[in-house]
Amino acid sequence: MTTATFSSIFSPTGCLRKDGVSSSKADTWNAKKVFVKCSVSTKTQKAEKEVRLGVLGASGYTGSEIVRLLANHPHFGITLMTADRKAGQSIGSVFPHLVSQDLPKMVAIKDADFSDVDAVFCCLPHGTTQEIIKGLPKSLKIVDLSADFRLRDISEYEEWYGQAHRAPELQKEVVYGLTEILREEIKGARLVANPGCYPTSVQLPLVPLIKANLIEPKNIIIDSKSGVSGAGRGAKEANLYTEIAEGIYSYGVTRHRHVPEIEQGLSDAASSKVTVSFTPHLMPMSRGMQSTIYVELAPGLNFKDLHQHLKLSYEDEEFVVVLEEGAVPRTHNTRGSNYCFINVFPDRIPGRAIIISVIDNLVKGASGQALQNLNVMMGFPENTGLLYQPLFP
Ligand SMILES: NC(=O)C1=CN([C@@H]2O[C@H](COP(=O)(O)OP(=O)(O)OC[C@H]3O[C@@H](n4cnc5c(N)ncnc54)[C@H](OP(=O)(O)O)[C@@H]3O)[C@@H](O)[C@H]2O)C=CC1
Ligand SMILES: CC(=O)N[C@@H](CCC(=O)OP(=O)(O)O)C(=O)O
Repeated sequence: MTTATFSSIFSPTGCLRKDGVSSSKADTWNAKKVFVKCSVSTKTQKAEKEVRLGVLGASGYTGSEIVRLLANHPHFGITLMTADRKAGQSIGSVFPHLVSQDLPKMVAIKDADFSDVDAVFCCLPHGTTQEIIKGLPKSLKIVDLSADFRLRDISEYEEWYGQAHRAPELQKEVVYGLTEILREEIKGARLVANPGCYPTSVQLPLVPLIKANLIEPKNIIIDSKSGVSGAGRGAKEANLYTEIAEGIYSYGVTRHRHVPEIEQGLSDAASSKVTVSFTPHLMPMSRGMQSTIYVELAPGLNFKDLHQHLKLSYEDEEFVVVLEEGAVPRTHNTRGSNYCFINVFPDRIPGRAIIISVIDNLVKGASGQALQNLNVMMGFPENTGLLYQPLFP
């Protein structure tokens, strides 16, 4: 067992703090003053960690990303992992990059024992997750990464996902997990629906602007691009190297299932129905996401008003970074991290602005935000285990 000792204030591990719970960038600054020496094992020892976690769907891309991120979490240890086709295998055999993680073998969900688990990350395909979560012990805190609980209106779920909602009672207690916007609600939640990657990249810039009436909530045009890991690890013809490399393609044109999720969040912000034009594209990159958003300014405003408002809105946030004027957000600059980089540009057409938002779809768009939410639900500093800097080049 290799053990690393950190005493530096720059420790990425979120070492134990003396001063209780907090949640934003301000907390990081405070935390710097109070970091104490701590030991972090490079192999997970559940006995050392206070919170025992289950990762359902650990053999998928978001599940394995949770495992990667948790390696540096001082309070969360994994006691249960599930897989479907890969049940019975170790994480290192399915994901050789995680071979140093000393974790239990993955089991089928039907064989899972939750008696040693306090909280669960549910990283399963949508459509399967409502039934599974319905069957879990009520004592568990749950962050669901699928789309199964994101839409409050169950008839809307049926319309966009093509099947009736299977856990309408549970839906009533769900909190939508866009951490920076709904932190207070997430604190008291038992079941959090983690946002989709596209909706995260879109709502983070737009919600504060709509709430402050700085943009017209109509005529919003969203052009989004995703890395291929957004489609999961399952083999699909459309995701073969030969289909993806050296080209891009639009999909879900006019009717992608993230439209109602985006519109739900923006309508909440506007307190009236907002509709958007949204087209996602698949890019020849393994991870990363960019949303380029075209908006109409409220009368008399220019792009600097939007920039300044976003700066102020997120100045205390750890993970949402509004860049200096003119700097272009790039997917390369958030890769492997929980950051969302945003900037606003003037359009040539008077009265319009262009917003660019980038995230790593697997981190802020999925597993990183899920961990951020569980930190909040469990009362730990929100950035715990999440201060990985972006991987560049
Ligand atoms: N990829 C992304 O960027 C994002 C994904 N999401 C959502 O997160 C969820 C997981 O996505 P992702 O990790 O990419 O998907 P993957 O396809 O990579 O992984 C799916 C996981 O679920 C397991 N699984 C599949 N079918 C079943 C079943 N019927 N019963 C039990 N387990 C099953 C798989 O097991 P096995 O491999 O053994 O078959 C695997 O562990 C999805 O709902 C997705 O939409 C959300 C945001 C972003
Ligand atoms: C590239 C790609 O296929 N992306 C997925 C979205 C991934 C994600 O955030 O979605 P959910 O959690 O809502 O499934 C898609 O377009 O369906």
